[in-house]
Amino acid sequence: RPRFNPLLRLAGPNPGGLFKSNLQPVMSPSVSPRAHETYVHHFGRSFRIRGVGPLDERLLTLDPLSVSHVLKNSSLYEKPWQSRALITSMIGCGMLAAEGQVHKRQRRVATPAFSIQNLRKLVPLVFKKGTELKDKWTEMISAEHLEEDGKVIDVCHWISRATFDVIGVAGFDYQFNAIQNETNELFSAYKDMFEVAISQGSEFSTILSIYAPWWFKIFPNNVSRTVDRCQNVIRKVAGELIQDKKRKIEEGQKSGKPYQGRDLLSLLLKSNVAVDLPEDQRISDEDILNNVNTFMFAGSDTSSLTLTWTLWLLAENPQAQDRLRAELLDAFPDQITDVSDLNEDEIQSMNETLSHLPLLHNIIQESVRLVPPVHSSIRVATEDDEIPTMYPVKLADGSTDVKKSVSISKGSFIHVAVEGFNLDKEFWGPDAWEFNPDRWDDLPEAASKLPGLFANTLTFSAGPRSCIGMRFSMIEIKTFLYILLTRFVFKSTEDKIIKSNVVLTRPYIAGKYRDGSQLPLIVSPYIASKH
Ligand code: HEM
Repeated sequence: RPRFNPLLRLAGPNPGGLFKSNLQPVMSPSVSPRAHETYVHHFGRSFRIRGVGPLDERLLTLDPLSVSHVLKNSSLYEKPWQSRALITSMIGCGMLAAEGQVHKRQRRVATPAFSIQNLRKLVPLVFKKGTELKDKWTEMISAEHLEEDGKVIDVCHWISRATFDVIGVAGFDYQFNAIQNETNELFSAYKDMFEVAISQGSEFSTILSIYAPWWFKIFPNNVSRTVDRCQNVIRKVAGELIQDKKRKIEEGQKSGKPYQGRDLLSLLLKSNVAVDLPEDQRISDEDILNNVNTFMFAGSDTSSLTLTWTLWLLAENPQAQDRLRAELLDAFPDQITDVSDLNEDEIQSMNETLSHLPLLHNIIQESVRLVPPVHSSIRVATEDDEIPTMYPVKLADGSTDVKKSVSISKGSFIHVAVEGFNLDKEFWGPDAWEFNPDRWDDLPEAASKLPGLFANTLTFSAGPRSCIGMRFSMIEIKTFLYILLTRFVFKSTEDKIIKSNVVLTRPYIAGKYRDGSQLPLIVSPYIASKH
């Protein structure tokens, strides 16, 4: 009943026509920082935007109290069924798409796998993959004798291959070998399917696949055929892996020699058969497979883009790059030869040191604040509610609401502006849009009170649906930065890099959007005597 939608009372930008929308300016990272700033200036921190179609009035809130309320009350504010249906149609109903009891059960079974103790055991695997990437780049540079000038490398492409490898071994003890070549059957299946997920097919077919998925069963198109083919491969290969692991765990239980698998899949399976877990809290093999797919989907591109954007920020800010390299070299003066020579204890101690390096941490905090891979998220109210506000709420008639809340009716969407929060000058200071890792040594009080799982940013979201893989990605990012920055120097090319939100915030070369996401940097070996 749109006439009674309380959001219509709120001030907000004019969409410019009955079938027009306000989504583009708030979702496109090339304009969204300015759009958020302008809207807050005119309409306050809680305002109405038009989504898809004239009946879809949404709340966009940049009020910390309201966002905290929405993200913490995850049963009152769920993910909309439309986005869950789209995710489920690709990777099944794992943790990213599930709601209610199903989600609670899955999250409970998966949580032990992401404990600090368990993640530490994955460190050597991450080191191995980082070293393999470093060797590959060294080989590529020396094959063309480009040690002096440096070689232009699309770091986005290569880091994506490496993070796929990491999640393969760390996620389910499987070697994609993607750094070496891209021919593995399972790797291709995941890659092709995720490419379909981010390919911008026609809006009409996306809407059809959400509202009438049966249509593509009767009239398959290229996308639905690719998804079917990939799902068959994944079900066969990953399904066999799951059965194999289950057998090993059962044999271990019988023989009294517990299976020592340290990958996330083994830990998930072990946690699922733990004696203290009630029978009705266990999850099915299908759910296990869906969550392996979910870790692949949620854990590879996000980490790879964070690493890619961090290298770009360091290339654009050579002083920060030099300072970080100096910190890393200082921390390990003896161990700079080759991490593949180290034993597991030495690698663990290195990881411990890495996790406490102040500038490394500041740079990562600054990078994920400035370019969050998940640009924004969405929730739907499952009940009528009053969302508490900290800031005055401006109404469409120009007045200010006297009550300190926004009324929302069941079924309305709330747009969670992840990047909007991270770049808000009122909280972070006038240089909020700039790269300044030193800000973290003296954070404005307003920023230090913002909600967020990591560093008062919404990059990993907040509340019960926040990112379960945050610590995993920190290990991966810090390890890779150590290995790559102590071996290479990164410089920008002449190309202008732009950000585009294609499911995640990805880099493109201005004017070459059709060539796909890429980020070329000039990479040359680091030679201590030259620097
Ligand atoms: C820099 C890297 C990463 C970023 C920025 C990131 C960000 C996020 C965000 C924003 C969400 C919430 C999504 C929403 O509300 O719609 C999320 C959820 C999730 N992430 Fe991550 N993520 C990262 C790495 C990882 C990794 C490495 C894994 C797994 C190995 C992972 C697994 C998940 C899962 C399973 C969820 C769903 C949690 C739930 O709903 O209970 N993520 N992530």
